[in-house]
Amino acid sequence: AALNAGADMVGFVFFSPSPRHLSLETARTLSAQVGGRALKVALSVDADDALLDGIVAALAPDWLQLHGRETPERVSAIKARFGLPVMKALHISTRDDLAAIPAYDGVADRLMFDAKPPKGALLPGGNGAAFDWTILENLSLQAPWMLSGGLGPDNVGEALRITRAPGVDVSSGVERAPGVKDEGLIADFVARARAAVALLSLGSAANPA
Ligand SMILES: O=C(O)c1ccccc1N[C@@H]1O[C@H](COP(=O)(O)O)[C@@H](O)[C@H]1O
Repeated sequence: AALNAGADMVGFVFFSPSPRHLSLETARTLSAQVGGRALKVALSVDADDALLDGIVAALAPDWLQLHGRETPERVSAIKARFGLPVMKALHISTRDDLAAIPAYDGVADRLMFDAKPPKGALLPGGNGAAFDWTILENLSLQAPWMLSGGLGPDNVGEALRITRAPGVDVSSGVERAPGVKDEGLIADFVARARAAVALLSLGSAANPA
């Protein structure tokens, strides 16, 4: 569905507590369907080298998305080991959280800003939680970046208008139940993101994960 909708990137979740978690066999099968129509992104959370080895072998990802507490040193080590570009997710709730950015800017190939997980959440992302996008107004970074967290067809245009993010990522906002993607919502999300990009004369992209 994401490929048919024209997503630039498709995400594959490797985090066992998630309803979106994929086995390596399923990832291998899905990977073959992508056939170069989009970039494949492997999402992991504080994964060790052995798990990343398995993911890279099964999926042959174009990007690694690190959505845990990986330090800048760990990001560098993963980049060196796999020779793949790394996208590092950082959690934002208040302006104070922007202080974490400089240590990763120029280390990660791309940054992703996601909402802080709600209290008691089992997952560090994929919670459908948004944050105050005005925190990112006038952001100037070395690395390209993406916005995520609580996005969906109804608010992606507004999120792009406020943040002028070079890319957006969505997961639960295009689901009819946790882990169950909805083809119509995916198509709607990509169409609305692209319409906003065109209207605002922005450069890039939507990424249903
Ligand atoms: O989607 C998951 O299950 C997940 C698990 C662990 C870490 C991150 C996860 N998802 C990513 O979180 C953000 C925001 O998701 P949402 O749109 O608010 O549901 C996004 O990058 C997902 O790919």
